[in-house]
Amino acid sequence: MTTASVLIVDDERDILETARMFLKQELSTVHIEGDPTQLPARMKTTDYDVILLDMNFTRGVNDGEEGFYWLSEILRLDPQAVVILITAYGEVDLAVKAMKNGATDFVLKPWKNQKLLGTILSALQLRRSKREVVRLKETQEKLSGDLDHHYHEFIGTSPAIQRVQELITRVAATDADVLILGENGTGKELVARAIHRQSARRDHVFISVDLGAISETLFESELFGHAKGAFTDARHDKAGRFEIAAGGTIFLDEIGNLSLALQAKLLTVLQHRRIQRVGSAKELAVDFRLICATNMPLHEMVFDKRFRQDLLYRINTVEIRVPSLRERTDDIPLLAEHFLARYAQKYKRPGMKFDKAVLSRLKKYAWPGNIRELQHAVERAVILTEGKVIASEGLLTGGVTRQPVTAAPQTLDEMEKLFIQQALANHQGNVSTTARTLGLTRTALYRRMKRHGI
Ligand SMILES: Nc1ncnc2c1ncn2[C@@H]1O[C@H](COP(=O)(O)OP(=O)(O)OP(=O)(O)O)[C@@H](O)[C@H]1O
Repeated sequence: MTTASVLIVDDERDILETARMFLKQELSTVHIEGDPTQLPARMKTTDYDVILLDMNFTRGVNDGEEGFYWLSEILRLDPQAVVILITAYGEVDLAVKAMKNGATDFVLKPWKNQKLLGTILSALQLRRSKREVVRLKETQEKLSGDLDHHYHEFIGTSPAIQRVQELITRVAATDADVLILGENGTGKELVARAIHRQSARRDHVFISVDLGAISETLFESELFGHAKGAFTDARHDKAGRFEIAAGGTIFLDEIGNLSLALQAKLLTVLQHRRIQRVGSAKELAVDFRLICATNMPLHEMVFDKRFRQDLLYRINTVEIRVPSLRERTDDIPLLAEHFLARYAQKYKRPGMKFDKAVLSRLKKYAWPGNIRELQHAVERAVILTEGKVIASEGLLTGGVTRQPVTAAPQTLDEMEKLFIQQALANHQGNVSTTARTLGLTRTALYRRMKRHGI
């Protein structure tokens, strides 16, 4: 017995009864209806998986117009409805036209029971797939909404950040490729997401790819996808990030970290806007908006031949430089208060505030890790401060350059912390470069920094 609800609408009583008798043995719910005007009321009370609909109801009329009318009504009430038309011999032209108008299939009267059941079961599959698509779409919207949530608030009133906001608005109205430059933690991803959110592609996906975290061997398969059997682990066909981003925006973060070999591969895709899954001969045209970001000096790298000039020109139709926090110290108090409100709520510490002296001290500090560093500092202070007032000491401790570690480390753990701090300081707080020098991925380094409270 298959769990499914089916409705048959026909004016011939005996046909309805025979069909019901047979289908009841196979399907959990079978309703019959002789009067099509009851359709809306029936659809209100029951969620039908499949509706079988006769084309003609008025005696002597067989132009199918009634069938077309009720087909459009059903689809208006439920755009995902799956409708099978019942047609008489000689009405195949009508049936074809009906399928063009949204019907899923048709059966000829008189039918063989097994044939009827077969048609209903395959229509049922279609209904399930349609439902699954809707469900997945909703899940995806919910997940990307959650992800995007943290990147919604764009705090800052300084002239430097206002210029960035103006550029975002202007560039979002176009489909131009954008290159975002700026130090670590300045808000490059925030800018990329804001462009997407304000663009015509806002209802499609935003796919963020950290190129620094993808190994050389997995690069092509991750970005372009692979066909089943393309390599040992390729057990299924898999779409790459470019394909998933179709219709939306793809954000390639840390583009300055790509090797020259991978730069060449990326360039080919960007030039033709076509991809080929690894192990497949087919080329696929993909429509995406490209936003790249890096904290590396790409123009200098072109000069040193570490970055391809043609790739730079391909990606930097518009360049946006996000200022460091040092260049917009006026925004520091605003940002600090913003993060304080967020974390006081998250950690259920209402009424927390900064000591009077704190904000001006924060403005004097260099913030090599920019907004992310400020954000972590405030989060740590909210967690660690005992009373309600956060003093400078509570905020400006455990930072990268601020705290010269004088005492010799006693344990391996302390040694690791010191080592990471020094490596970070040597690279002006640049996490990607530091990770590379230490032989770690960015994620692994972030994990260690978190563990050590750096
Ligand atoms: N203007 C802003 N207002 C509020 N929050 C911000 C702002 N800019 C950045 N942030 C926050 O700072 C954090 C770091 O931002 P983001 O990840 O966009 O930086 P990034 O430049 O892409 O960093 P990385 O170079 O490490 O990839 C995020 O949590 C982001 O929400």
